[in-house]
Amino acid sequence: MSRITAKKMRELLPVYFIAGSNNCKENLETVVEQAIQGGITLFQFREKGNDALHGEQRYALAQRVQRICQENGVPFIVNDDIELALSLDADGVHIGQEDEAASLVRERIGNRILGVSVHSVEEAKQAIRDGADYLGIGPIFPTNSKADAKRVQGTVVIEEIRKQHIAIPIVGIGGIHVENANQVIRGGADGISVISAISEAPAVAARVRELRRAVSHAQ
Ligand SMILES: C=C1C=NC(C(F)(F)F)=NC1=N
Ligand SMILES: [Mg+2]
Repeated sequence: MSRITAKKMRELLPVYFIAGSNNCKENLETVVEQAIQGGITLFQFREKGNDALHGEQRYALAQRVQRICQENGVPFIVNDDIELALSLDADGVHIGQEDEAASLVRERIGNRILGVSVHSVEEAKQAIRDGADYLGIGPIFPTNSKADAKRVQGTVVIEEIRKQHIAIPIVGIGGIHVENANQVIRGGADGISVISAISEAPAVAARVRELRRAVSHAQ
């Protein structure tokens, strides 16, 4: 299988749901099923933080959620944990600047999808050289979902990357919800990634449909 094209990657980014068991009041499988009904375009399994699962329980949960994604044609991305991604034959991985070097991860995962978090134009250029298929840029707005989030940056970095005619698929992250999603797309992102806007919604599928509409109206 060859590397995903930028066009296909861009089509996966409009509403990118990221979650682990500790982001959900009820069980993660139910929330993912409902989010898929609402039309998420990509899912990232991000099981981290003080009450995250480990070992066999972690593997079993990831496997169950991966199956739900596979049954519905939604690619399954694993955050940080390359071993877990490879053992599940996940569709891809997402890594941050503090994780293993992107160039090494690219070697280990072959042609699977590689997403990299970046916070500057320089980091973006390096991630592209290392073989990233998409960039996660933020936090765009203040966020409660990531304890060690970097300084809130709005869309300035995304805008600067586009000003330099860098066309790599980009997803914004950090405090994004229905009301501010349009700013992220107008700033030059191809999609939004969200945790609590979906995982804490009273009606998950309806909220995803609202997010899909907000993104498509801004494009
Ligand atoms: C810290 C993160 C930043 N960006 C992304 C994504 F949205 F996937 F690009 N995922 C993360 N886990
Ligand atoms: Mg990380």
